[in-house]
Amino acid sequence: MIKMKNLTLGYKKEVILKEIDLKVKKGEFIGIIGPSGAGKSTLLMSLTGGIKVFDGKFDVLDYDLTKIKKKHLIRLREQIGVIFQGYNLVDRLSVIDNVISGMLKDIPLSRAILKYYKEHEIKKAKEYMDIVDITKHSLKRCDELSGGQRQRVAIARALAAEPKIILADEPVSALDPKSAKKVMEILKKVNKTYNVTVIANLHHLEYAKEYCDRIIGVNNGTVIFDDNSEKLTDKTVDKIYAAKA
Ligand SMILES: Nc1ncnc2c1ncn2[C@@H]1O[C@H](COP(=O)(O)OP(=O)(O)OP(=O)(O)O)[C@@H](O)[C@H]1O
Repeated sequence: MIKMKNLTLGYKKEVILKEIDLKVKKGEFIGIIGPSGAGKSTLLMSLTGGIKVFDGKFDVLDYDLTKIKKKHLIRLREQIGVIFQGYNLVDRLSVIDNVISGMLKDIPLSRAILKYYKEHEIKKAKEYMDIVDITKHSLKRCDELSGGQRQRVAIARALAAEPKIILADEPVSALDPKSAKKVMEILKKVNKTYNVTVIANLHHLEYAKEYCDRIIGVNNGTVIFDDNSEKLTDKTVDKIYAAKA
């Protein structure tokens, strides 16, 4: 569902990622690791078509990102859920309203404004709130929740759009270890339950090793490790986190 061949990417004239070869299959759970500035976010966000392609082949969900048109870019982005470190929820709205807002492409604006939701929409929202274990707070405003709870709402909202891919850009960096583990566990549960591909940038190597099936190690704009988590040795970790030469 994702194919990069000899792909070189960047911003304006600056090359950030060089000659990347990657293939991702449906249902994988991948952690991207590497030092600050290595290009992890650029790699992750390139999948939504926002990063300039200088060279190579780049297909995501059957769209060719080297020459994608605007209307196809909108369709592609509808199929990709994105979760950020800062949650990006509407704080003054309740948990359930935030989750249902993930379905907005299927709900007319007039109904959304009146918060007039149909039974099947509420049922779906309940299913997603259950999987992230936030149902008991469904009527609370999001600004009354802890960071970990908010991140779980953000996952439920992403799920509500029924994405094929979920991208998580440092989803647990702002959380204490207990909340971070719970969020990682939920991402894994979501990945397994819906067979949705999850790709997460992770600052904490331990979380990548514990929860992800596959790890991609990036250093200075190149992929220097790409394999099952258990194949990651201490020596490779040193190489991944080595400072720029
Ligand atoms: N919008 C942008 N325009 C120009 N350069 C950018 C932009 N965003 C990132 N960069 C540059 O791209 C390089 C890689 O940044 P990126 O954010 O992808 O790294 P990262 O590995 O995710 O780092 P961190 O772990 O600190 O978030 C950096 O040199 C950064 O300055």
